[in-house]
Amino acid sequence: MSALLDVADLHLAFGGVKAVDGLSFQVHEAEIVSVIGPNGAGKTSAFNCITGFYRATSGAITIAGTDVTRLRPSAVAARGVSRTFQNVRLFGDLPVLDNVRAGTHLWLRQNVFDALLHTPRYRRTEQVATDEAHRWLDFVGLRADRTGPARALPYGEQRRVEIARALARHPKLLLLDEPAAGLNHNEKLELLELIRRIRDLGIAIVLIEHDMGLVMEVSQRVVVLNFGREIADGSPEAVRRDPAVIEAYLGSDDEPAAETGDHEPATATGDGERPTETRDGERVAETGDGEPSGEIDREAGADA
Ligand SMILES: Nc1ncnc2c1ncn2[C@@H]1O[C@H](COP(=O)(O)OP(=O)(O)OP(=O)(O)O)[C@@H](O)[C@H]1O
Repeated sequence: MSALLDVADLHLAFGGVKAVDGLSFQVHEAEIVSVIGPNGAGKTSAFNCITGFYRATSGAITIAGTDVTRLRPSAVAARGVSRTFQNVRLFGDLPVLDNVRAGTHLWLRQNVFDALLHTPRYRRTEQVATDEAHRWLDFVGLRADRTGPARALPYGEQRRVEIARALARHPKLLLLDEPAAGLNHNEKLELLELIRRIRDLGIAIVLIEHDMGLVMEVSQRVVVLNFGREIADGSPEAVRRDPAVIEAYLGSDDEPAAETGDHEPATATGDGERPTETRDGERVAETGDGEPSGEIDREAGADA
């Protein structure tokens, strides 16, 4: 089966920093693949190259056989790639519903004259956009009010809205950048189930995630990065036992992870963690010590 996403020998440098250093991996239709690695390993940089936010230094990115390496984000999106961000990016002052309606504009063609004259065609497409937005908000299980401003929603609900907006674009491939960051235990379990339901729609998912419980439970394959390089690509079980992966997370005797600055070990499931500011000003979950546990603690139950 030919790949939906083909990343081939991707390189991205910021001056002397090799953020992505020869990354190659493939994702097939309706597959769930996680990209993991210590902080600063190059995961978000790779996402930014795939979605056209960054221009790769070299290498090729193909979506369903089309080379998108040099395309702008809007052109990549038009080829069926949707994403969410590490720090939720909604239009905070706009109503929740309008945030998701915005996702439909990629495929719902509207003519400026129809909009100005409020023609029947314009009213029809507006209704389609509204119906679609409700459909995806139902799908992600949004419980909160849809008419109020997005910024008024609790953090976990904002994350759902962002996923609903990405789905409203009708993607073939959905990239989720740390979707569990800042979620409590129950929200993480709901996210796990949501990711599977999205896959069941035939959509392929690539997930950047520090929560190893979630990664190990939901992924069919796991790609591991360290210092921009791919050090493993395999089943969750194989990756968890891979000595190179264990070393990347825990550090060797010579170079303990605790002493490697940016490259902190990723955390196992930490309930109730909420985003904090990082060096980039991005909101990410706080990381704690500990090797990938590979289990979501279903017994822990209670929200923090
Ligand atoms: N815009 C930028 N300008 C300069 N350096 C950058 C930029 N974006 C990322 N980097 C550097 O590239 C490397 C990879 O960063 P990236 O954010 O892709 O890692 P990551 O694996 O997503 O990390 P995290 O898990 O902390 O989000 C880091 O050394 C980072 O400091």
